[in-house]
Amino acid sequence: MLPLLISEQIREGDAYTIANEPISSVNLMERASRAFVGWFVNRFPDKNEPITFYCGTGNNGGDGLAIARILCDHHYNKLNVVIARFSEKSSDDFKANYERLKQTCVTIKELEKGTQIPEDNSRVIIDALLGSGLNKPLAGDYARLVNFINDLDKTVVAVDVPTGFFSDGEVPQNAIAIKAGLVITFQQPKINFLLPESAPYVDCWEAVNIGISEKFVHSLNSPYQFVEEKDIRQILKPRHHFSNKGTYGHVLLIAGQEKTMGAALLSSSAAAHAGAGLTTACIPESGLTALNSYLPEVMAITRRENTMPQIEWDKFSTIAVGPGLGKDGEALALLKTIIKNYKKPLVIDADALNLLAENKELLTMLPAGSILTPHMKEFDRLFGTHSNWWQRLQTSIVKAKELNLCIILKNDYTITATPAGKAYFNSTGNPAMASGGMGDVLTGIVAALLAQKYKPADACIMAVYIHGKAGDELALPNRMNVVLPGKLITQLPVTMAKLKA
Ligand SMILES: NC(=O)C1=CN([C@@H]2O[C@H](COP(=O)(O)OP(=O)(O)OC[C@H]3O[C@@H](n4cnc5c(N)ncnc54)[C@H](OP(=O)(O)O)[C@@H]3O)[C@@H](O)[C@H]2O)[C@@H](O)CC1
Ligand SMILES: Nc1ncnc2c1ncn2[C@@H]1O[C@H](COP(=O)(O)OP(=O)(O)O)[C@@H](O)[C@H]1O
Ligand SMILES: [K+]
Repeated sequence: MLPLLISEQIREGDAYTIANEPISSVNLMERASRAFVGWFVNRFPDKNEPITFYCGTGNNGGDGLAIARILCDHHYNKLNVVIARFSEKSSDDFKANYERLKQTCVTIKELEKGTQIPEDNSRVIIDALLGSGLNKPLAGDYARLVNFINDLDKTVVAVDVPTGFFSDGEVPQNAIAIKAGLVITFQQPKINFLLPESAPYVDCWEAVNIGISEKFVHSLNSPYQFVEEKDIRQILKPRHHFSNKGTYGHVLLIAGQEKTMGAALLSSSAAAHAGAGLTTACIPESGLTALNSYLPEVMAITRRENTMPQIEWDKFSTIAVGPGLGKDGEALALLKTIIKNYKKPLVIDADALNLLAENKELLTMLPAGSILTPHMKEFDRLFGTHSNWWQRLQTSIVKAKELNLCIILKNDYTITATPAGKAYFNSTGNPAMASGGMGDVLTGIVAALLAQKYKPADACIMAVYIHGKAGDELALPNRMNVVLPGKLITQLPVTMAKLKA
């Protein structure tokens, strides 16, 4: 896991590395700038392309000056640097890099407070005005310059953070900040890059390692973690010789109504494809033919109007409830019966979440370690409206702890909040997956992994990763616009095998 730090901790990490590696602060800046250039030259190989650097006078500006010098060493020959002298102060490492840059043939212009911004005919802009030192919204000269740069409508590459964009905490609505096509960020993605408020400012980002002390970073025990492929490879268990269907658990999916049988079919199919030894679907009687023809592997318990289905609770390793279930009185009675009779962790999705939202007392009665899988709207119905995602992130951590549940808050970079007070950001998935029924598939995968005896938090983190990875394997190489849930399901065994290879 890659721990994600807030800007104050990032500063501490820089300071610790400088003191204990040890490395001088100007050399750490040099290392960061070289890491930036390593990425930049691959993306922008044309050395004749005019590039303008806008540099502040703090350390982010110091990076900009160092990057300009290093690119000059690489024979980029149309480099212009504009220094925004909006503050009386300048950092020592800025000053050192300013002196070094003056020794090169890079053109340097100074932009004083209140003066006219010079015309810019470059093709690419490097934003090195402000970075993680941002401590208030932009105003005055900074706001004017940032608006000017955004209006140029050029390709902007931001150093570390787009100027004016807060790395963590609540992002003010309509904040004035650089709209970057690419952010090359140091050491870790900033937490707000992973939340939807970043969309106007961060088109894509790349994190480059600058050698901040891993020991120190881990010692901070950050609640925010970024899940990487190596983490999943470590948790995923192989299927052993001499194992049988009993080894991999029995999932029961309680889902579907006559007109939403698809949700039941998709979640059951996903459970079977994600490796549950046995899968049973509890569906309305009218859906039996559909189930038998679409999924001969899956067994059925049928539901009749005004009759509670007979369920042998002990038979099932896990139960998932909700996809397409509806919210009528019968669905509520069924949910209450499940909560009363089943003592192992439940997976609760879709309509079952909405029923919980309308009957909040049930939330506190769920078996410990149960898993909720809300999208944003379901989340707000459960826990109250939120005006931004930073708040939603905090609530997910608080509620997961308080209720002793895992909460999968679905999104791009889906967040899993756990009772241990952690929030895990997923790193797979893509917009081709924004298609009805995709959440039902996730529910089936989570249930299958719980049935295979993964701990609830691990089952969530893995399911979300595998779900997104299967979507990536289908959509990305073929540049597919949409991946249908049924297609994604058949990719699951392939994805899981690759992760085990
Ligand atoms: N530390 C290291 O070793 C390394 C650091 N690195 C680089 O340093 C960057 C962080 O640098 P930084 O701390 O100097 O802050 P930076 O973002 O340049 O801002 C400068 C000053 O601007 C001010 N300011 C803030 N908000 C403002 C506003 N709205 N309007 C106007 N002014 C505002 C504020 O000053 P204050 O207001 O507190 O006096 C702030 O201190 C980081 O992103 C990375 O690029 C890398 O090289 C790796 C090694
Ligand atoms: N842009 C995206 N990037 C990554 N994952 C996405 C994206 N859009 C949707 N998904 C994933 O697809 C699923 C959609 O779930 P949900 O909204 O519950 O769908 P449904 O109710 O139709 O089944 C979630 O797991 C979500 O993370
Ligand atoms: K910047």
